[in-house]
Amino acid sequence: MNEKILILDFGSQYTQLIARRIRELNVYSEIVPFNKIPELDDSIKGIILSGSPFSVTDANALQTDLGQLIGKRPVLGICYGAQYIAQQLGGKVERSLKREYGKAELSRIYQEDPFLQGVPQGSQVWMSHGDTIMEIPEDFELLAGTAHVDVAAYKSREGAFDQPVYCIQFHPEVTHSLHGKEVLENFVIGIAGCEGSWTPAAFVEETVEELKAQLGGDHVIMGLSGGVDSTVAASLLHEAIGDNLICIFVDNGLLRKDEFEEVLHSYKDMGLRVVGVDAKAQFYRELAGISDPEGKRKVIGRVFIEVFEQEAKKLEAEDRAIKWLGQGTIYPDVIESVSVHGPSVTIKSHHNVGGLPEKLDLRITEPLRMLFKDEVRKVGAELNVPKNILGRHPFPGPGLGIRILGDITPEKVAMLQEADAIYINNLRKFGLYDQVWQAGTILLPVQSVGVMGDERTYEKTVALRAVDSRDGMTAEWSRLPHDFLATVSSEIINNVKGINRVVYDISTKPPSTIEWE
Ligand SMILES: Nc1ncnc2c1ncn2[C@@H]1O[C@H](COP(=O)(O)OP(=O)(O)OP(=O)(O)O)[C@@H](O)[C@H]1O
Ligand SMILES: O=c1[nH]c(=O)c2[nH+]cn([C@@H]3O[C@H](COP(=O)(O)O)[C@@H](O)[C@H]3O)c2[nH]1
Ligand SMILES: NC(=O)CC[C@H](N)C(=O)O
Ligand SMILES: [Mg+2]
Repeated sequence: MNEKILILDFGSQYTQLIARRIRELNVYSEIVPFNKIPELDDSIKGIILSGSPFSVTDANALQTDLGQLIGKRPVLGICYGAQYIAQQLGGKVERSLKREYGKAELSRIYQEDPFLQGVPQGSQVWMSHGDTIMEIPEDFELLAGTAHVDVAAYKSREGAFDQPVYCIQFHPEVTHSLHGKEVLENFVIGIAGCEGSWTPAAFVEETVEELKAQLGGDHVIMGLSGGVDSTVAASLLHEAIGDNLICIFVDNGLLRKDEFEEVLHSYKDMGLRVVGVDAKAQFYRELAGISDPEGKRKVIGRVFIEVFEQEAKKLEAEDRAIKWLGQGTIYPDVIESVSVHGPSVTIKSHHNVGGLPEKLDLRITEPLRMLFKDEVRKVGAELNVPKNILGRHPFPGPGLGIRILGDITPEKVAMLQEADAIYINNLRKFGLYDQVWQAGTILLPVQSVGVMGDERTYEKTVALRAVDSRDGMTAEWSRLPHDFLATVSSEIINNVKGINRVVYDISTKPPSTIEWE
């Protein structure tokens, strides 16, 4: 990595967004906790201090050592970052009555500056603060204000430090700041001097070299799910070490209809060496009679590990010592685990093959751990991963197991697979698949009365779920057209034996969740 911007995270809800906006300028950016400043090597061209839910006036406000930053690299303070710099260097910040939340205008741009190049008088910015910078420190000068606050932007005077310091009260990272992108670009490219050469192609080239150096002639195994993350991670590894990568794709009997064959086929076309394991019977056996959602999740997680162990042993028996486990971990997973916010309660135990390393004594390699999902898709496209895999909706590891409420039987799985295939195929047919973030069908443990061909039926119900979301953390139910729902409903009821009722789930997350279990 020859250039990057470091972002100190003070816990703002927008920190990830700052990183993303900078990466959109083709500059790599990395988030670290506010107090974990790494050694400033040559690759770090500039440093940004994020916003925060804390107030600098709080006794327990988050503190960092500005001495390690200011003068060493160009610094940009955003919101809390700007308030913190003001307060630490001798200015004044107060809890004030002048709260600003929402849109404001930079109606007072006091002077021209490269930092505000391309930002017109009156430019709309997004504010979110209850504290106000009342006085800026000596050695600093004002750049802009709004109707409500005098200090919306300020900077260090020429020569005050070896490197410039810029501070803004508004949030350039949100799209409501109409010239936010220009502001960030002015800082990152103009002031910090980044070139903007970080592209998917450059990422692939660099990562492949790193993986070669890291893995040498070692063998790596990796679980493939047919999902975006594991597939793109596998392609990168394959590019680096070829057939020393051995992928394992498990049919847990809880995949979508025909998914196992179709995905295996795509993998063969990609040249990946994939061991397809039919573990349906093992999963069904272990799941028999279990209805509790967490109980099912735990069993599925455990059996995944057992299947992996069996396969790893077989490979070892063929005299191929496996040293590494590849994983498709992506940046949001990493950020969550080092977040400023404490651990939250467990809503659901998300299955991952993460239990593996301790047991198998493998080292972990995660080539995508610094990328966001959309970046993963771009890297995948660069590596010629087929479109049908890159555009896939997320699908949970426990699969249909958590979409069959109550106990799991092969018959219920078959019934749900049929209904689900009708739903998903119609989403494609109606051109709606790419418009929803995730969709799936849930088999309910409810029977109701119907009438078919003059005969009474007493059969099961499926629920259709479709959501719009950015990252799965929050979700809105998709407003699918009624005509589409009508088609799906009648196709399912007419074709899937055992189902006589279809309902549509209109719950948002929170307070509901996306999956029903
Ligand atoms: N059927 C499976 N066979 C082998 N490994 C699996 C299977 N299902 C899940 N895994 C492993 O569990 C990991 C986590 O699954 P998860 O669904 O979070 O990610 P993904 O499938 O790679 O991507 P996406 O979020 O797009 O679905 C996968 O990366 C993969 O290593
Ligand atoms: O790999 C996974 N293993 C799991 O155990 C798991 N549980 C939920 N999900 C997916 O996570 C997102 C949020 O789901 P929930 O709102 O139901 O928690 C949605 O996209 C869910 O499909 C999982 N993914
Ligand atoms: N968005 C922020 O960084 C807010 C900073 C501080 N909590 C305030 O209310 O002013
Ligand atoms: Mg998946």
